[in-house]
Amino acid sequence: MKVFVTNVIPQVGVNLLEEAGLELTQWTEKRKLSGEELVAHCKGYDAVLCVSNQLDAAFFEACPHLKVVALHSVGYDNVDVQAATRAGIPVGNTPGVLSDATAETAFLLMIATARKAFYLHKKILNGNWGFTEPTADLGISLEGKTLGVYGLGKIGFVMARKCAAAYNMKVIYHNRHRNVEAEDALKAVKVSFEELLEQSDVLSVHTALTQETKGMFNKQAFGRMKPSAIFINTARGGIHNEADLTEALQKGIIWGAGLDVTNPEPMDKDNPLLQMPSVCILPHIGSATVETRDAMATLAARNIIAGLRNERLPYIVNPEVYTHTPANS
Ligand SMILES: NC(=O)c1ccc[n+]([C@@H]2O[C@H](COP(=O)([O-])OP(=O)(O)OC[C@H]3O[C@@H](n4cnc5c(N)ncnc54)[C@H](O)[C@@H]3O)[C@@H](O)[C@H]2O)c1
Ligand SMILES: O=C(O)[C@H](O)CO
Repeated sequence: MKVFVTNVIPQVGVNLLEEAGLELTQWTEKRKLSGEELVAHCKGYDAVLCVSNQLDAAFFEACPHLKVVALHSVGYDNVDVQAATRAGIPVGNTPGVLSDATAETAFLLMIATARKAFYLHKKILNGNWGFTEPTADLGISLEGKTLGVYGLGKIGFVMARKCAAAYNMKVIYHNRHRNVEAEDALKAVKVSFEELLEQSDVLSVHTALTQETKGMFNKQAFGRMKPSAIFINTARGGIHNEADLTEALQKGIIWGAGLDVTNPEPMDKDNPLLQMPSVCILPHIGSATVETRDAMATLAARNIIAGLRNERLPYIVNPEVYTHTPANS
């Protein structure tokens, strides 16, 4: 059986696939395959392991022969899940193993933003150490402040735990469902979306990007936040409106922002957000630690191996595929 891998993945994943007797081709060029190229490459393969390729209905219609698609990510907003199910293809992802690393990224963006760290680093690089006076380059203290989590799932929980432990922060959250574990362990309080906006000193986004969450953080939402608030997004850039965020920061409607995700990615190097003192931006590296990427490659390989053995994927995005009768069958 043959597996096409759209990027270079950690060796541990390669080893697992090869030990299972699978023949592997990795795409090693430092550019993303176009949709058409991906379809062309998948011909003659039984499975594909993808990083962040757009897998739309056209892809699944063109590749009904695939026995499994494994994502090297937990997020699957890049996948037309219904089209995969219609084609009878199970899709797997990598939940849980990246929660610590991604929450760590949100935490680092929160502190870096609160203390204007990226901007000050840039100033030093530009030969502008500055004159140290008591009113220069002031940040915001985090001790005892209120963290608002939008989407208190696996990553949101770890972020809340870190903030409560490190800074004694009060945790409020807005979620589709109550998170009883967070309420018990962290005394987290579930609030409405409006209350989350109005009460958070730091508002950290941890939902999936869906039709419901797309553009949730827009002019109206930023307008309800505190002028001293910090907005953190390590989930997906599509959840905030970038023009509205830029305007909110320029007009002092909110104080700062830390982003690991932007819209589009990559962000244009001339984007005004990159020049703002209380903005810190990273190039979507939320899960990028050696340990985490190894664990993600392991889960993705396990999904591929299970799929090619006609077993249920251990980490499945579309479990309904097992009860659905594909068209033309
Ligand atoms: N920056 C990165 O590199 C990186 C890494 C990992 C994950 N992510 C993103 O983080 C997201 C969250 O990952 P997770 O593992 O914590 O997922 P999760 O499913 O455990 O948590 C998401 C939470 O959001 C809630 N939610 C969903 N829709 C909602 C809505 N409309 N309103 C309120 N709450 C809603 C869910 O109920 C759930 O509790 C992923 O979908 C992915 O997009 C980014
Ligand atoms: O969803 C994820 O796992 C990360 O954003 C990587 O794409």
